[in-house]
Amino acid sequence: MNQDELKKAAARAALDYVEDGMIVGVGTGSTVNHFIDGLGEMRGRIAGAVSSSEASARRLEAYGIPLVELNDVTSLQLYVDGADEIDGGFAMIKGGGGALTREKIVAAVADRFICICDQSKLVSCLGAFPLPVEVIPMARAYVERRLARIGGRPVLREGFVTDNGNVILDVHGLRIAEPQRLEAEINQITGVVTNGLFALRGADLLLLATPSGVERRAAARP
Ligand SMILES: O=C(CO)[C@H](O)[C@H](O)COP(=O)(O)O
Repeated sequence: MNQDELKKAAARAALDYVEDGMIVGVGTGSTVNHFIDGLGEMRGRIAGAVSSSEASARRLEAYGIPLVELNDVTSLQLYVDGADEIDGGFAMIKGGGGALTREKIVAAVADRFICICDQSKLVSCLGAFPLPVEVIPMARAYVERRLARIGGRPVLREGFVTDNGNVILDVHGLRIAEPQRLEAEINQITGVVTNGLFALRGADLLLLATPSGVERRAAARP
């Protein structure tokens, strides 16, 4: 099985958790695209979707799935999204697609976060994948200096603007031993909108696709 087939297997497994009449929180990326394709086949059974990006919204719309504004719901049972890296404690690096801020907002509202991944995303220590940080454009140089002070090497994602009109700094060279602490520390820097560490609110369930099948691993925490 190639990587895309594994991504598709993880995404299809997540459909088991979608219930009739549900409003589903939907992430962003190539793995989630397979999930959206599956939702398309269930069209009419779900009430709608809250999207974490313009790209996912367009794909959902193409299937005729009603888009629901996050501000119009008081709760969200389920959020399904991929990750760039996930560790054994289900902390993640996300934002390879640049949608980290909206992803984090939808994930914050959701009762349950299901992470869908192929096996290459599971790591023992986060940080080989550069950590995306969304930054207000006028603060870019200041934030770069602050990120360098904590040991990272920030690189501007050239030619990329987020759905919120901001820039992304991809921070190389971090070996993230304490993801919750680093997530909070980076978010304290003035001008940072948010960073791609999802540790304070990690995943609740990991659907990890391997060549021998999709493993379903629940988070150890309550
Ligand atoms: O965080 C994300 C987008 O902002 C994605 O979940 C992450 O980049 C994984 O993407 P893919 O499923 O294409 O490997």
